[in-house]
Amino acid sequence: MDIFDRLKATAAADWASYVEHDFVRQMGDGSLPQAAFRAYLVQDYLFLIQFARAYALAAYKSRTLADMRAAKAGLSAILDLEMDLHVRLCGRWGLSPEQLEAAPEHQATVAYTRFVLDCGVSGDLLDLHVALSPCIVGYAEIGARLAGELGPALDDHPYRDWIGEYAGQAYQQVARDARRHLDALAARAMTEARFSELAALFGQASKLEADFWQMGLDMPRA
Ligand SMILES: Cc1ncc(C[n+]2csc(CCO)c2C)c(N)n1
Repeated sequence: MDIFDRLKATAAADWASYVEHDFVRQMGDGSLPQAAFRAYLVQDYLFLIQFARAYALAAYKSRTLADMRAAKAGLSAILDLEMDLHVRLCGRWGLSPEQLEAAPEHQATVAYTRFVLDCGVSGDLLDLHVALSPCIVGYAEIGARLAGELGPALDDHPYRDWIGEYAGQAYQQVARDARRHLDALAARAMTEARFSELAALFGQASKLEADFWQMGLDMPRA
């Protein structure tokens, strides 16, 4: 059992509220309203910008070159890869770069991203990576589960690009690497006395992910 599995088991209810959220279920069965998906995509663009800052903060909080390189890889993945992918996906959903730039951040986006940043500012690198981990590993778990449930039906599915991206080998590897790095950090920096604090951070981040999905469901009706 790695540290990620321990955190997940300790915050099981919060984790389930995130990875089994209605938004995810509706995305899987194709019943998710397109307006909800679009609202989510816009906020996810704003989310990724803040996430890039969190990786920059991880570089600042690093004491070893290996940790700094891991932070740099996370930042590069967003700036050189993830953002382009996201803007292209948004384009296929009729959202222009100008629309993305002009959108105001929703409270749920502010709450989640600033929570993660504060974990890093007020804590150490382990706190920051624990707060980041639900989002990196959770999307890999959700993508793989939905792709597995759909099988060949994925080819003809309204949300195939999103599911295919997170179920794909490249993202699954990103999540495995993040997990391994977290485990190495914990082996170096964690005491058992600290575990319950970290599990609380992990649970809070998972709840904020669930709120992010809920925002997607609620926004088009707001
Ligand atoms: C709300 C929300 N949570 C998690 C992710 C997944 N994710 C977080 S950072 C990143 C780039 C990986 O290097 C990816 C794919 C997301 N996009 N939006």
